[in-house]
Amino acid sequence: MEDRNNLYPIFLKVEQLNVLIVGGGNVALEKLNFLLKSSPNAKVQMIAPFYRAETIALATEYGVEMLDGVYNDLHLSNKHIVIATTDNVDVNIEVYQDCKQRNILVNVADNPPYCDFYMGGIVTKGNVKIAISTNGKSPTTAKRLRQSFEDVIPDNIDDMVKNLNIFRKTIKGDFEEKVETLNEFTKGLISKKEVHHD
Ligand SMILES: C[C@@]1(CC(=O)O)c2cc3[nH]c(cc4nc(cc5[nH]c(cc(n2)[C@H]1CCC(=O)O)[C@@](C)(CC(=O)O)[C@@H]5CCC(=O)O)C(CC(=O)O)=C4CCC(=O)O)c(CCC(=O)O)c3CC(=O)O
Ligand SMILES: NC(=O)C1=CN([C@@H]2O[C@H](COP(=O)(O)OP(=O)(O)OC[C@H]3O[C@@H](n4cnc5c(N)ncnc54)[C@H](O)[C@@H]3O)[C@@H](O)[C@H]2O)C=CC1
Repeated sequence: MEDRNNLYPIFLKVEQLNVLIVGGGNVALEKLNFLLKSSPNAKVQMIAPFYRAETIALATEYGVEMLDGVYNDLHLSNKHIVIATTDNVDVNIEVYQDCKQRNILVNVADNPPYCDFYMGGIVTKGNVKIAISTNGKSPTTAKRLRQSFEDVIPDNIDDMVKNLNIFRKTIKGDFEEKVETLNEFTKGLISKKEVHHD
């Protein structure tokens, strides 16, 4: 059978979840950077014996707590999501196993089999957000797609969201009638060449 991405994307309210990043080097910086770019309000803690200068600068700017020391399972207390980025494979796998034991979602950044979830390429335009994954096959493709969507999605897409949000509150009728009205009202937005029924 042909390859197919069966991952299920969800949009997490990371301001009400506790995220731990184990490690403070290049990979930690990359993951923190994209997390904060999408979700500046994310609640993040880090644990590492050594932090790179750029990591310290970014973490400080966003109020990310940087604990000093080596990882142990006490650091998992109260955590919902953990990202392991150390340069020590055994430590990363230990983090993975500790998380599995506690049903905490875990991502070992450079080791796909040890990931419950992947970080994606992310485009944000106002209230609109698009997340991109290549099923872990090519992060560079995810990055390039992210860049091209950032270019082609108009900045004023959020105007449509806001206007339709106001409009949907004014529509009378039951749920089915509302769906019908909104679909009728917006059908000109999609290409005339293709006929969609939804
Ligand atoms: C599986 C996954 C797990 C995870 O980390 O969550 C993973 C794993 C690995 N990344 C590797 C390398 C690179 N990663 C990037 C960039 C990004 N990587 C991201 C996600 C993911 N990376 C998850 C899958 C996502 C999906 O499903 O598509 C992005 C989208 C989001 C983010 O990082 O937050 C972010 C772009 C953000 C943006 O720009 O928008 C670049 C490109 C660059 O930096 O220019 C390179 C170098 C080039 C290359 O290899 O492609 C390696 C090889 C390491 C080695 O060779 O040693 C592995 C390990 C492996 O594949 O075995
Ligand atoms: N640099 C890169 O862009 C990429 C690196 N990798 C791999 O990812 C791993 C990490 O790479 P980098 O981030 O560049 O390394 P790095 O040397 O910049 O950072 C490693 C971090 O892990 C921390 N650490 C080590 N042992 C720890 C422990 N017991 N508990 C908590 N923190 C601990 C260190 O203090 C440091 O902050 C390496 O194995 C590397 O081969 C994979 C893909 C890309």
